Amino acid sequence: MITEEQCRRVPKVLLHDHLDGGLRPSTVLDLARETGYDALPADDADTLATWFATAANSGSLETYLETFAHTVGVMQTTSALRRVARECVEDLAADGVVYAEVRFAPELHTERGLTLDEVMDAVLAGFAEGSRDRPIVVRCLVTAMRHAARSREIADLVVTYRDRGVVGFDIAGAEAGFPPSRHLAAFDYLRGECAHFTIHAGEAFGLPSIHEAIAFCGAERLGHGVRVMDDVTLTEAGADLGLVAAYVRDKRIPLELCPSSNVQTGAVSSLAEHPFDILARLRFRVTVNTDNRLMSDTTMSREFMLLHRQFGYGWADFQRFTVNAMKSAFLPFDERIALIDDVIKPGYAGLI
Ligand SMILES: O=c1[nH]cnc2c1ncn2[C@@H]1O[C@H](CO)[C@@H](O)[C@H]1O
Ligand SMILES: [Zn+2]
Repeated sequence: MITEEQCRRVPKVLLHDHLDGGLRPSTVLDLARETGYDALPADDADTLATWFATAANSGSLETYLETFAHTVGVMQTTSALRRVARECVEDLAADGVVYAEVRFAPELHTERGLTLDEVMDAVLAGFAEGSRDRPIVVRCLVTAMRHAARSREIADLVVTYRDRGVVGFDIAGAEAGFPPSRHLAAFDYLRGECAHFTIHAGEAFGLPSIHEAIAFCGAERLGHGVRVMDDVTLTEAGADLGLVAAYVRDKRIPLELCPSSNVQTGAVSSLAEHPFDILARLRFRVTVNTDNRLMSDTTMSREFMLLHRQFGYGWADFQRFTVNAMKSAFLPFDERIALIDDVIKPGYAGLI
């Protein structure tokens, strides 16, 4: 029997976590007060936490995303951005996360006149502050919103800030109607610059989105990618993989699976129905992620615990998922290996 406290103590790697989806409820309240944001749906931390979790639990990605109006709404000043970024690292470190890539969309934080550079500098300063003297390495992914038309400009930030903690690019937001190929200019540019990117695909829309993301755009990882299952037929003998699913597995394309979020947005109907275990058994490169800790009322340890209860995973499985994630990180190879050998493996050694 594994406990959540034990899950907290083992080293974990987080590749898919949104900065604006992980605020502490009390911080949302403080920042609303400080910045004069007056549209919050609650005025105490517990009610607000419940509101986020309930409203996000909608069965639709579009409705789920509406809740971000309130977090983005209070993240419009440099001090707010810096505080949210610092607290994000503090919370991840306290949860036993040893490496995290945290993403956010700079274009959403310019409503009150901040420039994209001011937004970047504030968030990166917050990450640096939070990481100081804590056993965690944090890097940043810059996200462009898929319904907007600024991805090429946002991609510039990835290159400009690559030596200051930014390791990659992503597109997020409503998926249906906004295929990855709309942002081809950004992806072409980034490939030319030898920069890394992941794409949210195969969450609210199926295989065509995954196909475009990897075959046309060149995504190195898939944000969720859970609907790759649409291309897997289970048989008596095992499974038949279609072209796309086979390509994802053959190329070892990491799936940034987010179990709780996937249930909330209706990407899967329940945790029991989540294909995590099937994909893991078929040896896809599965990783465990939080997506939005506030909206899903979750942490990495809680996601581990949920998977343990649902699928019976033990420490050897969790080490494998963690090493999968570390291998898939956009950090330089030597730093990935060092974290695997010096931090992750020793952290599980006594347990397996
Ligand atoms: O699971 C998701 N799928 C698609 N978009 C998302 C998801 N979670 C968050 N965002 C979107 O990404 C933006 C930048 O962090 C958030 O503001 C939200 O609109
Ligand atoms: Zn996401």
